[in-house]
Amino acid sequence: MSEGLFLTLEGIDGAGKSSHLDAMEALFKAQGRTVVRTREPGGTPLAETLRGLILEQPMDPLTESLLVFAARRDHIVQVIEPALARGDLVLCDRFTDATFAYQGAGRGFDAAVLSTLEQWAQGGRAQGLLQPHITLWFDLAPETAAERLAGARVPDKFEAQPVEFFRRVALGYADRAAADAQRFIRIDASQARDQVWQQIETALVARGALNAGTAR
Ligand SMILES: Nc1ncnc2c1ncn2[C@@H]1O[C@H](COP(=O)(O)OP(=O)(O)O)[C@@H](O)[C@H]1O
Ligand SMILES: Cc1cn([C@H]2C[C@H](O)[C@@H](COP(=O)(O)OP(=O)(O)O)O2)c(=O)[nH]c1=O
Repeated sequence: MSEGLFLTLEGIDGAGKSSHLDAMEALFKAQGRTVVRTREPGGTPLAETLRGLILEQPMDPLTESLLVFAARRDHIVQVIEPALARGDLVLCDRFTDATFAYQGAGRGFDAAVLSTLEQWAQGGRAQGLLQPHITLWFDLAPETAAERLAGARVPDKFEAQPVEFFRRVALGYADRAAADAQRFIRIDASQARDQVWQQIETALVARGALNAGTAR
């Protein structure tokens, strides 16, 4: 059995993450991996219920952070840890970097409190804090993301925020990436879809997560 691999996708809304998830899942499966495709907030019935509240209800940033981490804790216990223990590949649309970027940098909430919540939700394991092995960071100018999203879908609470909010979120992601350069792979998401895909494939091969010589 191969080791479990925890892979996350991050970036501001409209950066283009979701556009590549199906192909990533298919490629990993074609290489013989069992893939658990999931997302945050969400991934369990309880966490999906909390997602609905987080994305639709106005609330203060501490309430929002507590709900995000409550959803995450349930997701970790019910889905992520069992999958990694089985040796599966967990392909997760967003994780804790999004909390530091959105609640921390975006909403200006105290990063030290977020770090404490992170310890509570992701700690308590013999192997230390649960963190993704690889994070693909889709880096895109907030103005470009807003143009791409305009008319594409009905905006939720976060997507309805002004571009200044996403400038702060983008800076939050850049800080997270700088602080953990080993884990983060920066994807230049301003490129055309096929080129973005090429970057993803090349990076995953370079990190040993994919075998070389595959095509979509
Ligand atoms: N490389 C790209 N170039 C132009 N438009 C893109 C690109 N990737 C995705 N899009 C479009 O941008 C919008 C947001 O993409 P999406 O994958 O939903 O982003 P995210 O999941 O990061 O919010 C969608 O309308 C999508 O079709
Ligand atoms: C995981 C997470 C997401 N979010 C936000 C970011 C996104 O705006 C939203 C949901 O993300 P996402 O699933 O990317 O939205 P969509 O399905 O519309 O593409 O939740 C936080 O604010 N904090 C978090 O910890």
